[in-house]
Amino acid sequence: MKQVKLVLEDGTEIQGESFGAFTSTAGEVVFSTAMTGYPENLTDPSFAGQILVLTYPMVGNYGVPGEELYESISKIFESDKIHIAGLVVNYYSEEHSHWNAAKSLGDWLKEYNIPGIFGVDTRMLTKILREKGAMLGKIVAEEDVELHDPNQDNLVAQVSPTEVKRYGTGQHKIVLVDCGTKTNIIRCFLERDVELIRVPWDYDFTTLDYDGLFLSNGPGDPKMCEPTIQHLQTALGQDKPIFGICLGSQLMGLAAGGDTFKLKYGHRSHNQPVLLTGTKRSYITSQNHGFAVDTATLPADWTMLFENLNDGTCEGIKHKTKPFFSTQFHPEAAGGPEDTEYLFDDFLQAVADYKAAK
Ligand SMILES: NC(=O)CC[C@H](N)C(=O)O
Repeated sequence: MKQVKLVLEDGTEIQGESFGAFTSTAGEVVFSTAMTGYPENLTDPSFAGQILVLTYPMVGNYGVPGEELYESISKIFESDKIHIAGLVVNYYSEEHSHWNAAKSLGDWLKEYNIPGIFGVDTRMLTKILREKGAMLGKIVAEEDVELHDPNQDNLVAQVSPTEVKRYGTGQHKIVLVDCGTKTNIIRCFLERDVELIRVPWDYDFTTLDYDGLFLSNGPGDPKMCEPTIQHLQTALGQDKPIFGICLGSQLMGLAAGGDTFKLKYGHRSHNQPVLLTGTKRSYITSQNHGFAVDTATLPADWTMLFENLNDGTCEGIKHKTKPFFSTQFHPEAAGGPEDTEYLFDDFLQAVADYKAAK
C-alpha cells in the first residue's frame, strides 16, 4: 500500500493509504453523510472541483455497476464520467460483492485518474469541516500541488455540453438548460409525456419554441452563470412555466433580483428534512449544495417554497402568481428518497394548464 496525505488549508494533515489513482489533487473539501450512492455521487457534475469526504464508514463494498443505456443516456450513472477531484473514506473495501457490480471502486477511480485516500477518520474530519466550514485542501501523493479554489472557476462552462440534443417524443416541449445536469433529471422527464431539448448553459433558449423551461443542477458559484441569468430574466418576463433544481433554483433567485450566499459547510446527504412553506408537511430529501438563495433578498412577488428544517435556509422558491418554482434539493434523487418526484408532475401540470389557457 502506498501512503498519501490529506492536507487542509488550516494546516491539518492526515496520513492515509492510496486507492484509485496514485496522484495528487487539490479542491474544496466537502462532506456527505449519505450512507449509499457513491456511483451516483461521484458522477454528479455538481461535485466538480470538490474532494468528497464520505462519513459512512465502509465504502466500496458493493463495487461499481456496468454501464447500461436508457435512450442515449446512462441508465445507471448521473453523467458520463467521475466529476469529483478526490475521494476520502474511512475503510475502503477492496473486496466487493453485488449482483450488478462490474468493477471495484478503486479501479473505476483509476480509469478517470482520480485519487482516493482511505484509513482516514472521516467523522473526526467532518467535525473539523463542520466547525470551521468547508475548506480548500489537497490529497498529496508524490508531487505536491498548490491549493486551488474551484469556486473561482466557471465550472458550469466545463461540464455543460456544447451542442443541443433532443430526446423523446411527447405532448410537452421542455427546454432543459444543462448547467451540469444529472441524468436522472432527463430520465424523470422521459418517463413522462415530454419532448426534451437539452441546451448548453449559455444557449439563448429564448429563441426556441417550447412549452416549459427547466434549469438543471450544476457545480460551483451560481454567480458565474451570467449568460444563463440574463436569458432567464427574459423568460421570467413571460408566462411559460419554469422549474429549477439546485443550481437552477439559485439561478432563478438571482434572475428574480435576489441574492445567493455560500453556506458554511453545505448540505450533502440523502436525509435532509424540508418543510413545505405554509403547511406542516415535511419531506426527506436528497441534497448536494454549498450555496443557497438568501430568502430575505427575494423581491415582493416571490416567496420561499421549502425551508430546511435543520438550519432554516431556503430550499426552494416560487413566484406568487406565475408558474415559476424551484427546489434547492433534488426531487429526482439518485441516490436518495423519491418522495418529492411528484414535483415533475406538478411542473408538467403547470405546463398543461398554461397551454390550455393559451
Ligand atoms: N447540486 C447543485 O446544483 C449545486 C449548486 C451549487 N453548485 C451549490 O453548490 O450550491
